[in-house]
Amino acid sequence: MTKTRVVVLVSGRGSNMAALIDAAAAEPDFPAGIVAVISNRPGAGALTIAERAGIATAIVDHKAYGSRAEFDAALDKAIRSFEPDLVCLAGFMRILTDGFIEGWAGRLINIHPALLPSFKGLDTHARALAAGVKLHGCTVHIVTAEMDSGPIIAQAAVPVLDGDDEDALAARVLAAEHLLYVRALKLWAEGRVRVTDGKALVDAGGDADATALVWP
Ligand SMILES: Nc1nc2c(c(=O)[nH]1)N[C@@H](CN(C=O)c1ccc(C(=O)N[C@@H](CCC(=O)O)C(=O)O)cc1)CN2
Ligand SMILES: NCC(=O)N[C@@H]1O[C@H](COP(=O)([O-])[O-])[C@@H](O)[C@H]1O
Repeated sequence: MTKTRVVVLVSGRGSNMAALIDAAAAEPDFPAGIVAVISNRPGAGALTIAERAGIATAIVDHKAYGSRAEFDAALDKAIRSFEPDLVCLAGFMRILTDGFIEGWAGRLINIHPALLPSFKGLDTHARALAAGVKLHGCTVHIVTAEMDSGPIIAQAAVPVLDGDDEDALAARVLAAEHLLYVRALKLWAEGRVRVTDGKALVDAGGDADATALVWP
């Protein structure tokens, strides 16, 4: 079986990246392999995790470039050097240019810590608490030029509990993210995700909770 070659883009601690690395390493039949991790921040903890797992790493420091377009061009070149089939954003905190995204149309996915289309952008947990929602969660979606608006592959709902602060809610959502991203990557790598008319059609293959994982 030819595995889907995946490059993961990171900016920080890398727990979602680690979940993907661990799943690919733990399951011999997992349909994807992480071939490289690239960070826009030199000190990202994710780089240490990837190196310890024996995975190639690279740094493309956004501060070293005069414009977003120049950074994106350097990032694109670094990604293509690893010849991936798919690029996974995992806590990657840079807005990507339209030109970059056009070059990876349908092959660039992201995990967002909210139930899109609610709470696009940053600080999602604080905003969810401020809004008084009782259900929060996370989404894996295809990345498009419009921020956090691409076709949704999978979502996990997470309850907001009485007394939750931002850290407690973020931790509960993060645990669901780790499960959801592995499921979504498996669905994509197995060819079960098809984008039509701006929507992702997902064949869950009888695994009813594959795309609608509700956190107990
Ligand atoms: N064109 C797109 N680029 C990115 C998308 C997307 O959907 N379309 N998803 C984001 C991920 N993301 C939320 O999920 C996100 C990341 C970063 C930002 C942001 O405002 N970044 C700032 C810098 C922040 C920092 O360095 O700490 C910026 O780029 O100026 C918003 C949303 C990834 N990119
Ligand atoms: N808008 C993008 C965004 O906020 N992404 C979020 O950053 C965190 C990274 O954690 P990690 O580095 O431990 O995976 C994750 O919660 C991810 O959903």
